[in-house]
Amino acid sequence: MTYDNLTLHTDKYQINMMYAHWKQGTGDHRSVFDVYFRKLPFGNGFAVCAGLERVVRYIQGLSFGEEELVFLAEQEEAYDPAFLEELRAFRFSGDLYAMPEGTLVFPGEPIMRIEARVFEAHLIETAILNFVNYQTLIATKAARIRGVAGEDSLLEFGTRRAQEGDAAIWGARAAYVAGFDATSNVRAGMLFGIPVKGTHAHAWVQFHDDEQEAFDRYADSLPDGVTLLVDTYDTLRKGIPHAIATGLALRGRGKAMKGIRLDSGDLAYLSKQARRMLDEAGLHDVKIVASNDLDEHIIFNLKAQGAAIDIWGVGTQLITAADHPALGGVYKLVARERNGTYDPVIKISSNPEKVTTPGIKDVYRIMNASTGKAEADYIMLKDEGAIDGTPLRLFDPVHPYLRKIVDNYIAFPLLQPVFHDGELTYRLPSLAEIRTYHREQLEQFWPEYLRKLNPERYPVDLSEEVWQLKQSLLQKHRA
Ligand SMILES: Nc1ncnc2c1ncn2[C@@H]1O[C@H](COP(=O)(O)OP(=O)(O)OP(=O)(O)O)[C@@H](O)[C@H]1O
Ligand SMILES: O=P(O)(O)OC[C@H]1O[C@H](OP(=O)(O)OP(=O)(O)O)[C@H](O)[C@@H]1O
Ligand SMILES: O=C(O)c1cccnc1
Repeated sequence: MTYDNLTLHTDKYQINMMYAHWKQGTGDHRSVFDVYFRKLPFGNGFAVCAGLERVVRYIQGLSFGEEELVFLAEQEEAYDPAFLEELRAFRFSGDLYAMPEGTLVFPGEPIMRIEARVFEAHLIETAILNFVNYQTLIATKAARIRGVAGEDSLLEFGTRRAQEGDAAIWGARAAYVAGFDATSNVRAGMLFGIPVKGTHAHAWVQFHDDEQEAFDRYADSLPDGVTLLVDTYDTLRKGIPHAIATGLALRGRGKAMKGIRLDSGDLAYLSKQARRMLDEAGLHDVKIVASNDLDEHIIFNLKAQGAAIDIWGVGTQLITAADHPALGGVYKLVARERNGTYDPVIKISSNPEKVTTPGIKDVYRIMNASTGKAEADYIMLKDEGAIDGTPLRLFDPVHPYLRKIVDNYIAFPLLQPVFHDGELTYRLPSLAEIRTYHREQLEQFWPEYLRKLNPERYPVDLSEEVWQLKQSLLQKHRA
């Protein structure tokens, strides 16, 4: 069995729709799908777009091999063998537009747009949502943690508690995109070039009869700069004094202990005591690492309590997005080809936020030219052409009475061409570039949108044309 072919990483209904299109002779009709989410996770004011690199590699790797075709042939649908032969020749030949990873994104705006034969566009929905929803969710959680940690170091420790292996790896990457400094996962380090860091487990201390001996042996074995875990027996009376003894002995030999790690108890109290004890011993450079079910709320509280913590190890709460475990991103048909032209289509719902926005659309970030800050995101039809600098009338599609005119602005297109006719035309940026871009993105927003608690809602507005199109399709379907 091969585990690395992701072509069947899709829901069966996609294959069945592909089959029905094949039977009906409609598979070649082009279709346009938008990827977007409706609700921000964690009560945050923004999300951090992530997942594009994974999507690109997935699309490039699409191929129905013998194993996939034999498996499909065994299904209860009894697919026509000629359909399976069509799948054997499958490759993605469409266009993909996407927001770069690290972009701040908001509800209701397309973060990807797929223009492809409907036959192809169906296959890739499930995997794209799977990758983008998870990675965007974890990057957003990581951004919240970075937002409270200030300049402190953040280590991603989540692998053992992640929802299986891929989540650990891609979650580590998403956390790094949004400002974590390192991961404990060695494979994530190898695959993506993320710095890898580690201390040691309680088992190292438990394995020895004596904590002091455990610390000394660990420090002897590893090169300069160990971090010792001090809470196995009694943090203040044993762990820290033993670590100090190891640190002083190392210093006598020209080496240095880099840190101690606290993993239980009152982290504010213990860190302050630890700092005092280390300083009294002259070990001013030794850093204090804390872990134990940390998240942005606890880190924020610990900092408010004056905790003397320099480095935060964050696992479970980050990698599982424990307080908001799924992002509800969707993949919706917005236009379909008929007789060589595109018809916009809509999906109606009694909930106005769930009515889709029809048509082939671009998204612009409208930046105030004098402040350099983002004013709103503006969604317009591709057919409207580029924004020309004339005053823009912005209004909220769900609350249309919220209107304003902007004139002195610069408009940045957010959706970048990634695939054209199935060929990759986009240079995937390095992780370092993505991190820098993400930091620059944060600087473009007023703090009101970035705060962790009850942030202001950032406007995502529709052009007059998009709005009119939506209204006309609503009316058509009501009639
Ligand atoms: N001063 C503090 N203020 C707020 N939260 C804290 C403080 N110190 C620790 N915490 C958090 O409180 C929780 C304590 O959990 P718990 O009681 O299970 O741990 P513990 O007492 O350290 O015991 P264990 O040995 O089982 O880890 C953790 O999430 C920890 O990060
Ligand atoms: O608390 P998290 O944010 O999830 O961070 C990861 C946790 O994983 C380890 O504990 P574990 O009990 O698994 O191993 P240990 O024996 O090394 O403490 C580590 O000590 C952290 O407490
Ligand atoms: O290196 C560490 O201290 C570490 C790694 C994984 C999980 N918990 C802690």
